[in-house]
Amino acid sequence: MKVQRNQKILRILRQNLYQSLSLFQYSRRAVALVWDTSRNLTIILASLTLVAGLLPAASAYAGKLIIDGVVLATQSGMMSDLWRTLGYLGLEAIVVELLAISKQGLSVCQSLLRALLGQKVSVMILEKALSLELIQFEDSELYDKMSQARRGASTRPLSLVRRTFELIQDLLSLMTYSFLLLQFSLWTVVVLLVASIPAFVAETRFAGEAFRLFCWRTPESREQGYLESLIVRESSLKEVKLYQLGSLLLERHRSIFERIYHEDRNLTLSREFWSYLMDMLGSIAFYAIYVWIVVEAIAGRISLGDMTMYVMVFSRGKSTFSGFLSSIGDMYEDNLYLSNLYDFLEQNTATSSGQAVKGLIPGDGLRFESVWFTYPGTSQPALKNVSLHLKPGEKLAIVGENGSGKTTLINLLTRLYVPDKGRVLLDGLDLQEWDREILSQRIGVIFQNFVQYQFTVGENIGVGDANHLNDEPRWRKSAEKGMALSFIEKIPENFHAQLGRLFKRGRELSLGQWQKIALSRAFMRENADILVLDEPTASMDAEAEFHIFKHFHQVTENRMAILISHRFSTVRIANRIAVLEAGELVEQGTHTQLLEIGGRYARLFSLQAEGYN
Ligand SMILES: Nc1ncnc2c1ncn2[C@@H]1O[C@H](COP(=O)(O)OP(=O)(O)OP(=O)(O)O)[C@@H](O)[C@H]1O
Repeated sequence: MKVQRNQKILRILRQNLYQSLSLFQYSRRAVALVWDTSRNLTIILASLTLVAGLLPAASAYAGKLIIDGVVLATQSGMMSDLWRTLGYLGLEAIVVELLAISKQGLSVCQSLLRALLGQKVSVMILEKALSLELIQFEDSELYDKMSQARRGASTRPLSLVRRTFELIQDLLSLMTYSFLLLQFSLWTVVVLLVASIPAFVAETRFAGEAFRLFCWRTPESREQGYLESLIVRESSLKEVKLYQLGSLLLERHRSIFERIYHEDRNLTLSREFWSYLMDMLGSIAFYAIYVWIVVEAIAGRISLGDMTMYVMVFSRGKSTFSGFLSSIGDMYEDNLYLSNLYDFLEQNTATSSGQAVKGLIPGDGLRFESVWFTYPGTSQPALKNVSLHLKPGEKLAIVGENGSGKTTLINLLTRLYVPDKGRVLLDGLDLQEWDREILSQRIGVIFQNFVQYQFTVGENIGVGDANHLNDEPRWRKSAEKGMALSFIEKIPENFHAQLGRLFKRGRELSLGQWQKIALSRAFMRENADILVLDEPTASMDAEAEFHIFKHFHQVTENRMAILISHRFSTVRIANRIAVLEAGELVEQGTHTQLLEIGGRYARLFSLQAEGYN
């Protein structure tokens, strides 16, 4: 019965210890990461750590030599003993100075590595984010992992470096202390190790708990971050003030904090309680050995110098040991952070890009073949069995109520998403098989929610083709086609004016002016033979819109154009109009044909016409 119980206790202890140790599996990667960041700094850091770890024991030993020397010199009264003792003193002074230098050096190396490592990890995360498919961002778990990785990017790797080396330093000191203590008794070392195990297990467990809390809370932290941005960002502040939402948002922010704080407080209290208990256990063991040393010295079995050294080694050992434990706890958290970081970095990039640079049937244009698509996490398909054919040079307009699937069609055409069923073909070849770069060069697009970059005017147009980001003549040509040139020329620094308020001397544009910039952006890709315009003129004044559509065929030349608009005056310039309803293509034809059918389009058209009367 007793044997069984002992075996059970041993098993639990083993499991706990194994669990704690297994969580250090990322330490190797951490060291590799530091090594990759800067080999020289890592070598210097490792050498200084070695020196700083070994010197404390050396200084304790020098202390012993000094005391024994003093005792001997007072007894013998010889000058040679006095000089030898003074020599030991000089030795100790050198050791202490070396220790100070190595600590200073360590701090310099850590600061430099910290900066380099923070930057490296941030770039790794951002590069990975760029390689992910848009659809992967709809997975909230992945999004949370990325947020956690980003949140810790500037602090975690930094503390990881510091703590890893502190740990090694403490370990070295403890080993050298143990070596000195071994001369007294093996038992002192055994007690030191055994007394440390419960504290080690408790420390790693609580650190694990803290990290799990940190992971669970990512959605809450994200919500808090969002609420903060609503209050401080200029774009939302206006509405927040007018609707007097400030106190409501602040209250939400506060209630999230209170929930988090409650959990934190409980964890902190139990963590501190247990670590105090474990620390006390260590203290009892330490003091038992302390008593033993004193008794041995009084009995004359060890010298006064030995006693001083052992006592000093013990007291330093005790504080080093506490430092060692807290480093383990913190390092454990850093390692867990790293495990999360690598989880994110090793995420599969969903679809592989094809290699094709031309289609199977050049000049076939664009085809949707029985395309179905449902957004992840939703049950209703956004597109149902859509088939369309757009020949080179043709202009297609897509109309339909809000939520009927127009933008989704564009998302599939631009390969931001992949159809669940059916295919989208360009020149007879599935978009998946096209080389991504070649495909994107063939499509110029203005999204409904285009980005207002806080760059210069020219760059805001230039981003339409990153290969010509700073190509001023091309900015000008594109701006002319997008109807932006006339207002840009009225701005004092015209194409070089900074936009947005984030930077000094940045100017703000009106929504219609921004839209003209976005439209010009779509014209940057001179080789693009597909032009996608999602609500391109929604915010433009009547004159600008009139001019754009008057010259529409001219500026789109022999390109295919897909135009999404709720304005029927705009839509009628297209060769063909497709009507979407709840994800289905219900009608197709020219403006006149669709009016003659007297179906959905005709009804919407007459409704809008009535509205203008
Ligand atoms: N990222 C998304 N995740 C889940 N569902 C989405 C997403 N984007 C759109 N939807 C849903 O898909 C359907 C089609 O949306 P889509 O944006 O294509 O409509 P739309 O015709 O462009 O509308 P609007 O005229 O308002 O721009 C809608 O029911 C919408 O709620």
